[in-house]
Amino acid sequence: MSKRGKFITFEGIDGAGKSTHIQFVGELVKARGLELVSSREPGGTPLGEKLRELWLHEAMHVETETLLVFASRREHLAQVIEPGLARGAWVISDRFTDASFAYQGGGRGLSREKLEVLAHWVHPNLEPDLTILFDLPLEVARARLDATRDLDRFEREQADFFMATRAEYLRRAAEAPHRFRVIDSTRSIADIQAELAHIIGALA
Ligand SMILES: Nc1ncnc2c1ncn2[C@@H]1O[C@H](COP(=O)(O)OP(=O)(O)OP(=O)(O)O)[C@@H](O)[C@H]1O
Ligand SMILES: Cc1cn([C@H]2C[C@H](O)[C@@H](COP(=O)(O)O)O2)c(=O)[nH]c1=O
Repeated sequence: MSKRGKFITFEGIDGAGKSTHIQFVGELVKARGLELVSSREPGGTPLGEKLRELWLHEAMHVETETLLVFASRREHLAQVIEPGLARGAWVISDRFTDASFAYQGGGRGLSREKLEVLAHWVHPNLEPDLTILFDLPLEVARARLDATRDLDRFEREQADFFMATRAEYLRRAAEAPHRFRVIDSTRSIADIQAELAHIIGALA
């Protein structure tokens, strides 16, 4: 029987640099001769990708938003994450449950208790082995996003939403230092990649 794989999640406010670095980390994993599964939330399955379209573009109540992302997550766990880990793959997900605590909890003000209930329901025995939090001031993230693309309904949120989202991410990182690594994302891509190589190299 193969050794269970590792579950690595990427987090941060919009424009923090997750997508820029996910492929680099994937290459590091493959260079170790391991199977790589690279995925994202919301999404990662055919159903999840349909939910993602609604999620990014339809206005909805915060609890509807939260339940939809946990529904997408349940499917993602069943179809992608759990089978991948069981066969020994390293699974990298662009966002997971920390995003719900940061965005729906910190940003939108949904109670932590409700989020805990959903997290315990949907993945009672699973937390990431490693969570890489790309952290940077809102103004820097915003300037990077504005330079690149049309914004979705989250990316169009106001400054106070993102300040609260970032603060909740940092609070969670401080609460779980055993799995979080906080990356100062204001640095150059090369500097960040050097740090990521060190972090992934240390993951046994
Ligand atoms: N360290 C960096 N220095 C300068 N620019 C960067 C850096 N990292 C990323 N960028 C640029 O910032 C923009 C946003 O980066 P990226 O798409 O990786 O962010 P993201 O966290 O995936 O955002 P989202 O969550 O909204 O998808 C891109 O144009 C990217 O090239
Ligand atoms: C998983 C998850 C995501 N979100 C938000 C965060 C982003 O604004 C979008 C996803 O788009 P990305 O640019 O591809 O990261 O959804 C959220 O609010 N809550 C969540 O649980």
